[in-house]
Amino acid sequence: MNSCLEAEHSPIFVNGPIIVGAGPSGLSVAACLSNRGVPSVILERTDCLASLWQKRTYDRLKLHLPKHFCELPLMKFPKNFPRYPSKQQFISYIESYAARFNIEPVFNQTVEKAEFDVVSGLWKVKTQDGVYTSKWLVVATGENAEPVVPDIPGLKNFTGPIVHTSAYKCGSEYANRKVLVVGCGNSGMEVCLDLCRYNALPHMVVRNPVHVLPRDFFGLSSFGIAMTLLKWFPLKLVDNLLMLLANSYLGNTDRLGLRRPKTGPIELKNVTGKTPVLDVGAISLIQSGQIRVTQAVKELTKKGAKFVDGQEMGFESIILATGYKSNVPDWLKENSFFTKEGMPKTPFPNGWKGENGLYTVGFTKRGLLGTAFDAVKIAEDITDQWMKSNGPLSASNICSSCIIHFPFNKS
Ligand SMILES: Cc1cc2nc3c(=O)[nH]c(=O)nc-3n(C[C@H](O)[C@H](O)[C@H](O)COP(=O)(O)OP(=O)(O)OC[C@H]3O[C@@H](n4cnc5c(N)ncnc54)[C@H](O)[C@@H]3O)c2cc1C
Ligand SMILES: NC(=O)C1=CN([C@@H]2O[C@H](COP(=O)(O)OP(=O)(O)OC[C@H]3O[C@@H](n4cnc5c(N)ncnc54)[C@H](OP(=O)(O)O)[C@@H]3O)[C@@H](O)[C@H]2O)C=CC1
Ligand SMILES: O=C(O)C(=O)Cc1c[nH]c2ccccc12
Repeated sequence: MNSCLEAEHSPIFVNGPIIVGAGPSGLSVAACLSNRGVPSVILERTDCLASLWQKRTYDRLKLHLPKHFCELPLMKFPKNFPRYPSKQQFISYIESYAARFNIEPVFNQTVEKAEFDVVSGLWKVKTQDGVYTSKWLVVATGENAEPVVPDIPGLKNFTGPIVHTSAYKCGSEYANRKVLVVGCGNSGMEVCLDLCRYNALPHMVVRNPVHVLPRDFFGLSSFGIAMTLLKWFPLKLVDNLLMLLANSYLGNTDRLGLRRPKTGPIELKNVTGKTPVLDVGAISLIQSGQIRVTQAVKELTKKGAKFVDGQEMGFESIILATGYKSNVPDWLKENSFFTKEGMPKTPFPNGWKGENGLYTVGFTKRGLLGTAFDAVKIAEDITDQWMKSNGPLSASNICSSCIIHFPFNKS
């Protein structure tokens, strides 16, 4: 981490990119740059690395793709980690990763505004404590920066607790309670599964078609099978095969109220970003009636919900498993590269680079695999430019102690 401090409370010039966000994406870019001798500064709104994983996920979470698909660039997972590392194992990997590449983000810095100044040719990045400037800005705030809280009619009338999955840790406080879980993506399914482990009575709202694949087929991951088949066969064929395997393994999920979309699971993921559910046990609990599937909610009432099929049911708690959104439009003053939803307009694999030194990492809708792809490209690109302005010897000449000093680092 290197920067030249001009004066306290005047802008801090960063001799390398400013990276916003210390999640897996921001850390990957910093690591790839550090590996090439290029300094960077990460600004992170929370007080920890990978805050999504540390603060906003439930206890029983595991990676749902095999670990080799979730590796960050330049460092493998430890050999003794299981195929699907737990959340704690993933966090410890992230901490070792940052330590290995000497990455020390500036914590408790929420980026409130970032804009390109045409006159100086620099990005001005404002946090609550001051302004940082650099030729390069790397947006690494993630696709899951903020919870989506839908405007369900009557939401305010419901008198029981309502939490988003980002605030759900475990089902211990829900024992014997009737819980409405709104949403049936991976979060909704896994929270229902967790609720059952704590003897709660989850009812899961399914309003649209959804793909469910078993996470594993006879010891092989569905994702791994799909990736291997895609090397030889066209996408549609692979998708059809996956659905055939899924139906033979899980039975007909239509009968459980889980209709399949017409587009296949991998094509749908590629085109819309909608992740198929990778089942780790919820389907069998739906089959046994421990998780009930409901239709879409028409409106919430004081003590429960009315559904579009006319049914009405009482609930003691509601859990919103309604997904996440990007927060880029809230702070990045730029209107050509990002959509109004805060995603790059250019689709994968070309969405990592914008104009005037703007980069984005981790907005590919392809999980950590996408992050690794972006990070390598961004680091190569910035290194080429940085070398031109700093000279080929600069990388080996950097003396970190003479450049680092942040007046607003509260960590
Ligand atoms: C529950 C869950 C499970 C998942 N499991 C998998 C999986 O198994 N495999 C997989 O490949 N992907 C998975 N994903 C996808 C997930 O997006 C990646 O795992 C990964 O966390 C993305 O990293 P990121 O750095 O892009 O974003 P994040 O991890 O969200 O990190 C972004 C960072 O930016 C910070 N930030 C945001 N706004 C600001 C701001 N204005 N100023 C300063 N800092 C800011 C945040 O605090 C955060 O620390 C999962 C996602 C969720 C929600
Ligand atoms: N490693 C792991 O095991 C896990 C990974 N993840 C990942 O995290 C990311 C986010 O997943 P998740 O949190 O499940 O979010 P998703 O965006 O995948 O799913 C959101 C769900 O909420 C539903 N929904 C949204 N708004 C409403 C509404 N107004 N009324 C009813 N339903 C609504 C959606 O239904 P509709 O389709 O009808 O819009 C959908 O079923 C994904 O990439 C996922 O793969 C999540 C959990 C575990
Ligand atoms: O967990 C996620 O959000 C991911 O995006 C991981 C992922 C990338 N490509 C996929 C295809 C099918 C299922 C999960 C993923």
